[in-house]
Amino acid sequence: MRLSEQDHYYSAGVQRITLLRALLILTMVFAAGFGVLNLYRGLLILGAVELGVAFLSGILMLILQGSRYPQYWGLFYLILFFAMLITALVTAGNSRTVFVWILIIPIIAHFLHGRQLGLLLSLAFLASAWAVYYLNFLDLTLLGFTDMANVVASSVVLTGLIHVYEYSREKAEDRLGKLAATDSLTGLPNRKRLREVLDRTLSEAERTGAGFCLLGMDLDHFKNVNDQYGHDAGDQALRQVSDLLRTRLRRTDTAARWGGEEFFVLLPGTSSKGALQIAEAVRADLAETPIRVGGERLKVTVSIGISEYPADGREVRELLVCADRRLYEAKSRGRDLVVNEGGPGIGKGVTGPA
Ligand SMILES: Nc1nc2c(ncn2[C@@H]2O[C@H](COP(=O)(O)OP(=O)(O)OP(=O)(O)O)[C@@H](O)[C@H]2O)c(=O)[nH]1
Repeated sequence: MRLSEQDHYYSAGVQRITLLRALLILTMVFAAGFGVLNLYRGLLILGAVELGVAFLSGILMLILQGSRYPQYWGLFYLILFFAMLITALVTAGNSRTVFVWILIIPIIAHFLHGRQLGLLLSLAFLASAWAVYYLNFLDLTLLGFTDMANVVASSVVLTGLIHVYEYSREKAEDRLGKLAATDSLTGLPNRKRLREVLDRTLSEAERTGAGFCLLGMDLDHFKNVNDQYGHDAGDQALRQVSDLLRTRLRRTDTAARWGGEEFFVLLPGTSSKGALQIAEAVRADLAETPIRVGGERLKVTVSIGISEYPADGREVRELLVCADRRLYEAKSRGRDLVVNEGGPGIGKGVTGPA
């Protein structure tokens, strides 16, 4: 799963909001300080702009609390900060060293907006700042050109470094996200990930009216495998069952390890009849394919319970409980079975070895 730019904003959201808050506090303090100083120096427009930015930063702090669109406020802050720096740069009689503040822009842009938008914003702001610097300060001497080259080169190097840093940070975040959603033994999605996929599938089903099914699966007498052949053999069997699920199912299906020797499979857009066929195929496949552990060939079977949205429930919990209940019905009816309808008429939804 590749995270989108929007996902990145929200996955790093708390960190970014904290950073934005810190920036707003620093801006309030320094802009107010420079504002007073510049009013005192007689630079009335610049002083007023700085005091205005300090004031707006305070307002932004309040707006940010509970805002659903922190990324837009981050962008607004960046524009405000940049406008203040450009005003300082074009103010006659001000020092050209104001440009050092412009160098903070790529850092803030990348931290607040991620790699792609951060780079775009950085280049747009820097290009405008270079133009302002060129028009205001360039004198046609070798020293003047060296100054200009320093301004451009330092901002390009800084932008490049922060961009590479943000790229590797996003990669690491992706990797961590995948690890946190994956069962380490089998490589299948874990319980946490399945719940997320189920929530999303349920929301889509409510919107589109498409049904889906859930298979609850538990390996039979798995304790015996561990007891007779050892825990490593048990692990190997779990991996092979996972491989079988991966090869058997469609790309749009999600097979997840729920824990221990229990798995759940989500079959989107599948009717109860279709789910019964898939479950029966998985059951038969496993029963007919001995699992190789060392030199041994073990026969492992599975019991499966099926629940269907919306017939068996409209909530994730109801569907999980229903599939689990039917799975234990399959266990109590002798194992190596699929059950898709419980209650008094159990017989009609049960499939198993011929
Ligand atoms: N090797 C291995 N064994 C596991 C793992 N997780 C759970 N188990 C074992 O799975 C077994 C589950 O045993 P039980 O819950 O008694 O169920 P069972 O023997 O499969 O019997 P039924 O479910 O009634 O058919 C226990 O021996 C657990 O130690 C794992 O990650 N690796």
